[in-house]
Amino acid sequence: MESMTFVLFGATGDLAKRKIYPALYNLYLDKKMPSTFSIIGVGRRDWSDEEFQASIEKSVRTFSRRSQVDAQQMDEFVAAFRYCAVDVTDPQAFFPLLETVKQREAALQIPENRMFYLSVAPEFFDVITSNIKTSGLGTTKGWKRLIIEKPFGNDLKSAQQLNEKLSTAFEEEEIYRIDHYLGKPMVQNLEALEFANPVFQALWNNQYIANVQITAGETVGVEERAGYYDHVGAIRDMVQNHMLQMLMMTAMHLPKRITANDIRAQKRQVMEAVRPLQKEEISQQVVRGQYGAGEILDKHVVGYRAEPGVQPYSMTDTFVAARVWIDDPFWKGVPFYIRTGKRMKEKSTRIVIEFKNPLEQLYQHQQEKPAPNLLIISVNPDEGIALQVNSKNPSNSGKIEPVTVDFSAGTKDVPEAYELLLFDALRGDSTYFAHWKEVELSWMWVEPILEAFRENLVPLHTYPAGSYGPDASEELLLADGFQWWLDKAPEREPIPSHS
Ligand SMILES: NC(=O)C1=CN([C@@H]2O[C@H](COP(=O)(O)OP(=O)(O)OC[C@H]3O[C@@H](n4cnc5c(N)ncnc54)[C@H](OP(=O)(O)O)[C@@H]3O)[C@@H](O)[C@H]2O)C=CC1
Ligand SMILES: O=C1O[C@H](COP(=O)(O)O)[C@@H](O)[C@H](O)[C@H]1O
Repeated sequence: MESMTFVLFGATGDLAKRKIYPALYNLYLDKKMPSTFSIIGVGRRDWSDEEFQASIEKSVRTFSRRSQVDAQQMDEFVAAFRYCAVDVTDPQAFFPLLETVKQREAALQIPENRMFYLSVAPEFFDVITSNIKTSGLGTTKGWKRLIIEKPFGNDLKSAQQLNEKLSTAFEEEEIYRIDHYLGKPMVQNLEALEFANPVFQALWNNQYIANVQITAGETVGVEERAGYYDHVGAIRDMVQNHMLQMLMMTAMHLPKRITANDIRAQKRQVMEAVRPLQKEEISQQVVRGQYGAGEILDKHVVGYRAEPGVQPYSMTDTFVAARVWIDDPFWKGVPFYIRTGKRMKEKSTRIVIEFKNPLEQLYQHQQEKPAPNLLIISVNPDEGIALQVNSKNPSNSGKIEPVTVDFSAGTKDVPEAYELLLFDALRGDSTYFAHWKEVELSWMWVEPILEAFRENLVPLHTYPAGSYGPDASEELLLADGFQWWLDKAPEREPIPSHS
């Protein structure tokens, strides 16, 4: 891996502390950083290099997945960091920053390979890239790359405008748009599951699959982020990016070659085939919810509107479920259901593939029909793959019952999303970053939903905190003869049969 300079805008912020420094440290320990590197942190506050280095050590000790910290390795790691106080809205302030970068490049005798990471509020994305360009910071004899955090725009138009601005300073191949769900090991593993296993490869289509269910449930509420969340809701915060990225990763088909460009082209094809929604029919395809008061892990929690910083009559969605159709030859007729919400019963991100069940008729003499085969991909917090199959139970008069063959990895010490993503960006692999076309197509699909929510064409259901969302989310699947699998709900309606 080539030596480089990493310029981190937002170096004193929350994301840097909780995710970026621990990820860089773990890469360093695993010898996945270049042999020589320089990291320049940028923030507004007036810190010395020593104060900055002390804050990095503290954040690694607090947030790293590795609890043991070797003092000597830590000293060597933090020695690579320097701090530069810059108000990013001031173009003049970029010249001293350029000087610092150059001095370090000269002192370490490293080439002008520069990675810029924008870990700042989105209102600064534009001005920073423009100042990188005009100051000469982005004029290098080596490579330059830009890592950019979410959110990428607030709607289609603002995303397009942002992209246009970025592309005046960086080429598309130089831009790495972070979607941390693409850094989750099991989401990355979808590619191997589908492409490296002929068994699944053969089944991955509408001949064998009845429906696909993608859930990202959280037990946390809005926490201290009302200022941001009350303007975006689950539809922008989770659906436009993470949920649609998981859908693309699940539905994509084997490319001719396994390269970043080919994989991203496959994902784009999926998104291009997603059936656009008409505003008038959105209430039939999309469920909107907001949490009320309830119990989470035996603790009473307040409803969304009573959370600090939330508008008293807020109509913000904290839950969204949707039925998505992909009109291509592989998936025609297979509903993909997506569902995400805050203050749900459990923290669980999973993808469940329900296979068709043509043998149902054979077992008509049994009171209960055999359950469908399910492929369960657990993304978070546990990671693993499980297959639900039917088997005779000798202790129950040979009755056919579902059993689960479990290949779960549990919660073993696996690299975090930010480690995997930063490592990829450092070596110039953009496979697991969102391409502009994916982002644009996602916004295009979401746009009529935003309008329908704004115009109140979709009812806002209140659901109790600690539940699986509003009943309307269950009804969305029941209408097609399906149910959400694996919910720990106490009672369920009998499963209607479907062919
Ligand atoms: N925190 C998280 O868990 C997540 C964050 N993100 C995204 O990451 C980005 C950063 O978020 P987060 O770390 O939480 O934000 P914070 O508010 O914690 O940090 C903001 C950073 O920006 C710096 N900053 C603000 N204004 C200026 C300015 N005019 N000039 C220079 N620096 C400035 C601050 O420096 P100083 O304090 O010194 O003024 C600080 O380092 C956002 O885009 C967010 O959406 C994405 C996913 C999760
Ligand atoms: O991007 C976001 O993701 C988190 C959920 O991430 P996870 O890795 O814990 O599943 C979500 O809480 C947050 O609102 C959103 O901005």
